[in-house]
Amino acid sequence: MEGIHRDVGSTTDAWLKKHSIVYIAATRHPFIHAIRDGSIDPNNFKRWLGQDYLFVRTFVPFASSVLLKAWKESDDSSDMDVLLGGIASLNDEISWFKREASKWGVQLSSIVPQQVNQNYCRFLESLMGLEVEYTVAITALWAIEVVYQQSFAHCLEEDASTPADLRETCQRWGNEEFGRYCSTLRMIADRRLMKATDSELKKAEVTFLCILEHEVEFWNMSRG
Ligand SMILES: Cc1ncc(CO)c(N)n1
Repeated sequence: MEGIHRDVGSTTDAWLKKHSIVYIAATRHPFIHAIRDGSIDPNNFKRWLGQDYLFVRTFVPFASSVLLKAWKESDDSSDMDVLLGGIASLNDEISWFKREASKWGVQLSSIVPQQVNQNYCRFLESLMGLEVEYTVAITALWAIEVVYQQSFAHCLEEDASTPADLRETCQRWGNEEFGRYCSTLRMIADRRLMKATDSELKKAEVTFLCILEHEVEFWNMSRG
């Protein structure tokens, strides 16, 4: 009975339903299943590690560009604090990649970005442009983070058989604090999307879909 009086869901809610096939492809990829069931080839994990390090080096300026847009365009000054917190964690993340790489014998200085990674980084670069609205950029940031959060949290569920040496990686993105950060980004995105023009809304949805597709390609690349 209560159902008929329920509020209509948020924009991101509607998109996740509408694009559930590609969302599941991005968050339940065979690469993630292989981590979760312990069947992953260490060479594939090492390939992902090296490529993701390079990706994060482009993701830092992207996240900074979203912070800049928040400062200029946001109607809520607390957005900037949320984004600054995210950027601060990226500092730890870069250090973690360096430690993890040396643990696995991956030489970060000699990693060559693969085509798929280059395409994704070029897309991120296009989102850094001043003409890209804050609403579109924050939606993209949420999408990028939530894919990793959902993917790696899946590897930490009770029935998962994630190998001990991969648990720390899964914890990085699968932990509860990161989950809360993603929920906050989603709330900011939804708040902005609610006030967005039709044109902005369309751009944000297309961007959301592009991110999901790039994420699927990134996992495909990592699997070799
Ligand atoms: C490819 C990719 N997507 C998302 C994240 C999350 O930060 C990441 N590190 N790498």
